[in-house]
Amino acid sequence: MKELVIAPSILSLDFARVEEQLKELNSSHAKWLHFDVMDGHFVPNLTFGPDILKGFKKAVDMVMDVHIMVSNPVFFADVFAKAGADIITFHLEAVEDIDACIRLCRHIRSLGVKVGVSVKPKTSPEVLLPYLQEMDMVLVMSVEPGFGGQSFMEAMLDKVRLLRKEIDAKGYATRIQIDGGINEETGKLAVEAGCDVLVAGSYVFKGDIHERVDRLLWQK
Ligand SMILES: O=C(CO)[C@@H](O)[C@H](O)COP(=O)(O)O
Repeated sequence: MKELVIAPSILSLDFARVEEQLKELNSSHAKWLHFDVMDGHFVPNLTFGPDILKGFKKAVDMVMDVHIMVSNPVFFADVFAKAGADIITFHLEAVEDIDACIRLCRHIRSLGVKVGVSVKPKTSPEVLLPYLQEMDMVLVMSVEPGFGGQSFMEAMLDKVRLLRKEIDAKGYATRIQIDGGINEETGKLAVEAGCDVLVAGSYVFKGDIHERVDRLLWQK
């Protein structure tokens, strides 16, 4: 398993205090910044465009982890790769089938960007198992995508265990990320199940950023 990474989700950032909060994030132990991109169609919410990513990239020295919750992932992947994303995660449910999923993984890698594939709570990741070497990350959603502040779905940890078993058995470098309802307690359960990237929105931003990131990082 790789070193644990904390990826604060900017969905919960206080946009009246952007500069201050970005400075705090940049000097915290969080190495990644998680961008929730929503199109108002794949999910019932609308968020950030590429210019926000470009601006934030100038303000922080962090990995730009872009999660596109969109119905047209090919279009958004190109736009966010051009804007400077380091990793782009799209939804399995947004592509036609597993062949289209693998084609998009290869396309994103061909742009020099790492790729992740995400599954919503009702989707099994089983179809991904034979293709994990095509992905740098699998994102297990532990809430229905769309909004921050929801409760963690503990049943999603079975998906994490399944993925961890396969990744370790094959010796792949694929990371497992979890997103939704992560706090000290749920983060610990997720790490024990095999996650190596924790996305956290409300938990990080509704307290002291440095302290909250450290609590997630060192709760093992
Ligand atoms: O992608 C999403 C929601 O769709 C998440 O990234 C949330 O932003 C996480 O927020 P919390 O559940 O941690 O508040």
